Amino acid sequence: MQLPFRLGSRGSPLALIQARSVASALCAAHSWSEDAVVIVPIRTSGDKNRHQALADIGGKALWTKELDIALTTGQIDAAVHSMKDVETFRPSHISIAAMLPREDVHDRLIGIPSLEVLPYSGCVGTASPRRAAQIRRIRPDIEIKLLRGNIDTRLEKLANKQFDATLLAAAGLIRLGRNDVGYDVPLDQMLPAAGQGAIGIEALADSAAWEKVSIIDHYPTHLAVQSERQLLLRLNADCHSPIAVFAEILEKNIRLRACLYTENGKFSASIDKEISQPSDAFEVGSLLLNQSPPEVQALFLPRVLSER
Ligand SMILES: NCc1[nH]cc(CCC(=O)O)c1CC(=O)O
Repeated sequence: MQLPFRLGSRGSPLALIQARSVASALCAAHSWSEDAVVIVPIRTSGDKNRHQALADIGGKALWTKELDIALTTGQIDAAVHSMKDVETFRPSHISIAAMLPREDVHDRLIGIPSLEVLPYSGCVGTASPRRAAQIRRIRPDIEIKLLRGNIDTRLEKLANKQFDATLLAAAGLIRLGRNDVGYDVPLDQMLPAAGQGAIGIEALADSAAWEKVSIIDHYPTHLAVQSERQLLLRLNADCHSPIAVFAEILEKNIRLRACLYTENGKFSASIDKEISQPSDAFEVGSLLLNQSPPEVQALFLPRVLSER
């Protein structure tokens, strides 16, 4: 492998900050000099279609395809991702080599301090079916409008009163130095998306680069996010499905909480179980699906794979 070590990243401000923290962790762990790692920004399909709902752009791998190609063709040695944006099914030659310690997993409400004090029939901007469903479950009167874009765009639209509130992951705000923005929504009202708050680094399986990156792996984060992703796998779900899941590492076990919703949040199912290893989350997914009301099953079952 040639030096410097080439770290692929999306080019957004948040992605570049995340890539820099991976670069620092690599340099520290290997006692490399600062210029031993270069960040290679790569524009992904998701970056090219800023104004459409993610679910409407169609096609998977919105945030990963171009980085996967760069990895496969040897343009980069490793790729940095927000784990939340990494699809459930990955190409078999690409493997997660490490995750950084997880940041705060909460969603932040911006524009108003809590869901309870939103004005009657108010309007919340989000592009996330998971956030929309969880809001509508608590406040069925609220109208959801499509809102994508970076923090500044969203704050501007809030200031113009196009929305009463929007939601963003606390992790992104904190990393961008905007910890002052918004109010944490409690986990019992809004459970995060699989992988939220976790940064993952992928490399070609069995490569020298994979070995080099694996040194910085934060094992508890890796275990938790793997558990969350196993549950998604069972349901063949992704970040465009109204599904919330959060794994918490306890002393002996992993506490796994998950919720499925219909798009309008009217019907839902939830589960809270302790498991001993990430692969057990697959079975928890089955349990959750079995105990879901028919309206929820109707949404998830057509996607579920009949066999594994
Ligand atoms: N889908 C976009 C995305 N992917 C990761 C984050 C935030 C950082 C993280 O969760 O690690 C965000 C923005 C958001 O949801 O507010």
